[in-house]
Amino acid sequence: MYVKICGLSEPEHVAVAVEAGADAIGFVMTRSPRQVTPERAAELAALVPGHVLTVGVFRGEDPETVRAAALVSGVRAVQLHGKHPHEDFTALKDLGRRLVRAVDAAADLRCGAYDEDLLLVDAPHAGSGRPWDWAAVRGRPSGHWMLAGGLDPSNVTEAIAAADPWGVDVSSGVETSPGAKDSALIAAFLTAVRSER
Ligand SMILES: O=C(O)c1ccccc1N[C@@H]1O[C@H](COP(=O)(O)O)[C@@H](O)[C@H]1O
Repeated sequence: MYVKICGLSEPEHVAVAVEAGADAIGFVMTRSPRQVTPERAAELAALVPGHVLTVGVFRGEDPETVRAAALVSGVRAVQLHGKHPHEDFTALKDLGRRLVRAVDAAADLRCGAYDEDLLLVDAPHAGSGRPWDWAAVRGRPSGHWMLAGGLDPSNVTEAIAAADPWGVDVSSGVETSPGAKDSALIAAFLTAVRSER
């Protein structure tokens, strides 16, 4: 099970996520309680070993804004939320970063339909921490797809059983309040997922 821990803004939480075995770490570079500048994301990304994917998270920005932030921060993947047309993904193909298409369950759930490398199926309001009907997408997405939206250490095994994803992604569920990550919750989330295997 692939695990992404998202919305990190402090070095200590990056270190905990890496130590606990995260496969990917996300830095939110769009309006959010978790927002970091591309420069701050670069400082944090520099702490991440090469086997862990660094992901820049965006919502609704145009491809040139995403490109500029990706180049400054040095993230190795970009995750686009919002109603991006196929052309936005095509425009970012030459960036040399992995592309993550983040959608809700009403979207086209074929991974690769927009030339993306990974699909993320999330709640309608990304980053809200609200659980949704994960079972409703079971068997619908194809390819490499991550489940997100309201996951936390206490419900992630239930969510995996319900939706059968290739990976999981969490932000609010490893926080004590919006934007305040908690080391023990990050470690507990990874322990819960790894014990599920
Ligand atoms: O985390 C945010 O604030 C955010 C803002 C804008 C777009 C995406 C955002 N986060 C993504 O939401 C899910 C996690 O949601 P949850 O908080 O665990 O319910 C994850 O994909 C984040 O990358």
